[in-house]
Amino acid sequence: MGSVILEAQELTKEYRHAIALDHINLQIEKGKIYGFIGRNGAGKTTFLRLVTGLAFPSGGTLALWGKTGMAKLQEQRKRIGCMIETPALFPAMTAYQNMEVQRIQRGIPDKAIIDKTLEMVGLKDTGRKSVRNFSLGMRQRLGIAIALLNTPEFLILDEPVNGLDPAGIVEVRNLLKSLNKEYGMTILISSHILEELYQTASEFLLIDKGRIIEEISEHELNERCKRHIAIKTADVQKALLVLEEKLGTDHFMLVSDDTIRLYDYLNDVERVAAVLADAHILVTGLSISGDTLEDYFLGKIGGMKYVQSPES
Ligand SMILES: Nc1ncnc2c1ncn2[C@@H]1O[C@H](COP(=O)(O)OP(=O)(O)OP(=O)(O)O)[C@@H](O)[C@H]1O
Repeated sequence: MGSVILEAQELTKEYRHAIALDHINLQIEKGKIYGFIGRNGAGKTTFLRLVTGLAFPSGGTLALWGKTGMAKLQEQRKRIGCMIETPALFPAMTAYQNMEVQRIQRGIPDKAIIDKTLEMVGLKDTGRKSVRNFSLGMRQRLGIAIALLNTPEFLILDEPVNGLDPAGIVEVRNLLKSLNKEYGMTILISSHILEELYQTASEFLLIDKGRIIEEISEHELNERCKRHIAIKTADVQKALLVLEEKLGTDHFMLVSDDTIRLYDYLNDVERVAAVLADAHILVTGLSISGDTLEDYFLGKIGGMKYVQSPES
């Protein structure tokens, strides 16, 4: 396991009429890109606000780089860059001028950091162009540049691709990937759309009604969503043997007491049915399934769009 830079234990935030975060437990490891996924109102922003010190927890503990307690957390937060609300940009100013305002406001002495950061986000050559003439993607990259002014090790972005067109999404995605690859920056990005983050993040934290309902890696997510033949039978052990011996495959997974996922023979379901029948195995369901990412996510949170697959 890599080194843990953030750890939440039973972290809770209650408002007068709502529990925004309900005993959250999670860890963020150095050098990874995390997608924080949840519907509107799930608690994403609240969590990010607690991490960045914009709000205080009602219970539980938060540790940053192993440090806890108000004063130590505040010290560690200097190592974090964040863009939680859309950054207030001055439209009549250039990218450089906007950065200069932020640099002064935040008391960062090193002027050279502006050019360096604008270069990192690909805005160094925007010269005298004022922000009002920037595309949304460029504005968002400028917002990220502002979050990078303190050369953070950990970057937190709340819905950074909200409202962007596909080209803008690609711009931001490429930027985040290069920050991660070239500078080893750990990144936490929130979104309500899993598909959108899928190509950026390598780890996914699913949150619903203030609770973490799943932590899943990109690899596991791919496995779960992969197209397969779902075989439902009370006699799974015998069926597994038959698949191995008669079809010569071990590309399957037992997903429950009575369901097997077979990742081979997708174009020859009849053959699968025939060998199972020959072995006198009673099959109660045989179908090709595979979730889209969004189906998978909605399935986890019990969304309306989700159509339950036969095996679940
Ligand atoms: N300042 C507040 N006072 C009272 N309730 C709040 C406050 N901030 C958030 N909440 C409530 O806490 C819950 C979680 O909200 P939060 O903004 O964290 O969700 P979210 O996942 O970020 O959603 P969105 O994508 O819409 O911002 C919601 O029910 C929200 O109404």
